[in-house]
Amino acid sequence: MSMIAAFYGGKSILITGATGFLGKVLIEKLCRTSPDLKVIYILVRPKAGHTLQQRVSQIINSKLFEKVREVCPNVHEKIRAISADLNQNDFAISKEDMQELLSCTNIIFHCAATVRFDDHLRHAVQLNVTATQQLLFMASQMPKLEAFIHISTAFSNCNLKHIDEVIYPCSVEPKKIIDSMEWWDDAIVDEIAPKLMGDWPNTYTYTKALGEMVVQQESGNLNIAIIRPSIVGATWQEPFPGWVDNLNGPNGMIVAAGRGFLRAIRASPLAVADLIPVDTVINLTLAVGWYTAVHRPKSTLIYHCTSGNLNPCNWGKMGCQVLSTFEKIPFEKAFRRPHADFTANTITVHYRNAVSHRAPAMIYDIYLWLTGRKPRMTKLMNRLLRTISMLEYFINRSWEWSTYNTEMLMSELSPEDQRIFNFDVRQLNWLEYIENYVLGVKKYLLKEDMAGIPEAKQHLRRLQNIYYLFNTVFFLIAWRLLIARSQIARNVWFFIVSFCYKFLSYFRASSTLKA
Ligand SMILES: CCCCCCCCCCCCCCCCCCCCCCCC(=O)SCCNC(=O)CCNC(=O)[C@H](O)C(C)(C)COP(=O)(O)OP(=O)(O)OC[C@H]1O[C@@H](n2cnc3c(N)ncnc32)[C@H](O)[C@@H]1OP(=O)(O)O
Ligand SMILES: NC(=O)C1=CN([C@@H]2O[C@H](COP(=O)(O)OP(=O)(O)OC[C@H]3O[C@@H](n4cnc5c(N)ncnc54)[C@H](OP(=O)(O)O)[C@@H]3O)[C@@H](O)[C@H]2O)C=CC1
Repeated sequence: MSMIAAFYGGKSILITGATGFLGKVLIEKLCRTSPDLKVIYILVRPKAGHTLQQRVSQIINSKLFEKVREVCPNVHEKIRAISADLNQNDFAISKEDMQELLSCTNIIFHCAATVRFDDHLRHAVQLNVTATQQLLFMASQMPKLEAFIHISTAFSNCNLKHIDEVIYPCSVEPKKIIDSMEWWDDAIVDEIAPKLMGDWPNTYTYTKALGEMVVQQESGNLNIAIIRPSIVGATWQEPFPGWVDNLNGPNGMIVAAGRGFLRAIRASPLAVADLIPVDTVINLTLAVGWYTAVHRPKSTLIYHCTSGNLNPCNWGKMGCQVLSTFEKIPFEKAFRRPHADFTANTITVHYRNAVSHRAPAMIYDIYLWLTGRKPRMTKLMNRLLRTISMLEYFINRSWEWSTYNTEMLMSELSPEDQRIFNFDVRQLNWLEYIENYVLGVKKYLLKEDMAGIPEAKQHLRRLQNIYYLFNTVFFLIAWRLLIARSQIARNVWFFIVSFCYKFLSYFRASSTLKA
């Protein structure tokens, strides 16, 4: 019997960020492995015209929950959505709901965050710092609480090169920043943000670092642990390989490369691509929840959920595997045949952006305009280039994360738990994982049917022919213009033509002799 699965049986679990990428996989695994858990409270806000209940039903009825619906047919009853907005005071939770949460909750998994790199500092502080502080305050009033698990990011200290499983202080106290946000207007925040952030590359990583400090400072008597995943990718094994449902991180790049928009990206092929599958993160999270509640470590333990030091893979190897998977399983509606490479220096990057990204987009927009349609490719390309510029920081550097606590926890698990809650990334075969990842992007994110592959291949062959035709016409025009203007070009042209003529005459003469 799994000790971890048994531990969650009969428990009331509170999850924030349950509608997000990690949150969904967390609920899925919990319901599948501990169907006898009491209740999962999820803090959800109504969004995009969908009520709370519609949002929950959408999740439960999705492909991801297929197995759960078999193992736990009453999954609808297990999940209790509570209307909450983490940007509001007391999360705008009703008095009755608050009372129930305070009196019943046994475990908290705090996953909610803004993961946008370019969020306004005020908003990022509100969600990633102030909301964490408020949740800790709530937790301190929960008599039955056994563990509080905070999901941070391995990049919360990306200003360092070697990162241990400890909390590194930021220069300004988070409490001071929270207070200042009350009376600073947006203009002041904009002016002061770069100074506060120092060598953090964006508001996301900076506020996640502040969030960790808050956790440390407000931990009181709570049993707390922090998990720091690196770049979270599609599922590796569970509930099935390749599941992914958003465009964050590598996902958007895989889409852009597969559809032929992305031709070049500034990246160090030898830099470590510290990807970690989402199911690995969730297995570790559940194991940490159990360990923190049962073993009650004396201090707040931090767990790095990274792959780099145990099973490293670099961006070069990953990129090659992504591209070779497109050969077998191409995406539909490609703009160009997928082909991309990594560039290193700034001049090449500007050149490639102009020639390989902006120029084809402009040509296509002219074609759309001439055929009476609305040009859209330049806008899309600008958006892609902006996204790439935000990701570049993470694909041109390598970090070393120590994983003592994570390895210690692995050794504490029974063989059964090591199997059911596997977070040993050493067993991961990268080539197989990346292939499934690309396939998952096609099936679950782009919702493309596998039956469409022959048609997609046919489309790519057409694009290849258009490419050859375009290049030939372009070359001939350029050459004609050059000949008209340059004596050297004319001499070269004369030389080539006379050489071909002589070659043909020789060929004809020798075949006549043979005959
Ligand atoms: C040798 C051979 C080499 C071959 C090379 C082959 C290349 C093949 C690819 C290989 C993969 C390499 C990829 C490297 C990627 C590395 C990622 C590193 C990330 C480190 C993350 C740290 C981990 C974390 O802790 S946090 C989680 C990550 N968070 C994010 O990723 C958030 C990033 N996103 C943002 O900050 C914003 O969305 C932003 C700024 C990018 C865009 O903001 P904007 O306001 O412009 O747009 P949105 O309102 O968000 O969206 C508008 C629109 O665009 C769509 N969209 C959003 N993001 C993407 C995207 N990434 N790609 C494509 N499209 C995107 C979005 O859906 C909206 O569409 P609508 O139709 O308008 O709704
Ligand atoms: N994805 C990754 O690569 C990595 C993620 N992480 C961390 O993992 C955690 C989860 O990330 P991920 O699942 O990818 O993020 P998502 O963006 O997919 O999910 C964010 C979640 O937070 C919720 N949320 C945001 N704002 C509010 C609000 N005001 N009130 C209530 N809920 C809100 C969202 O709800 P809604 O659906 O309503 O928007 C959503 O459920 C985060 O803490 C992140 O920092 C760490 C490393 C890497």
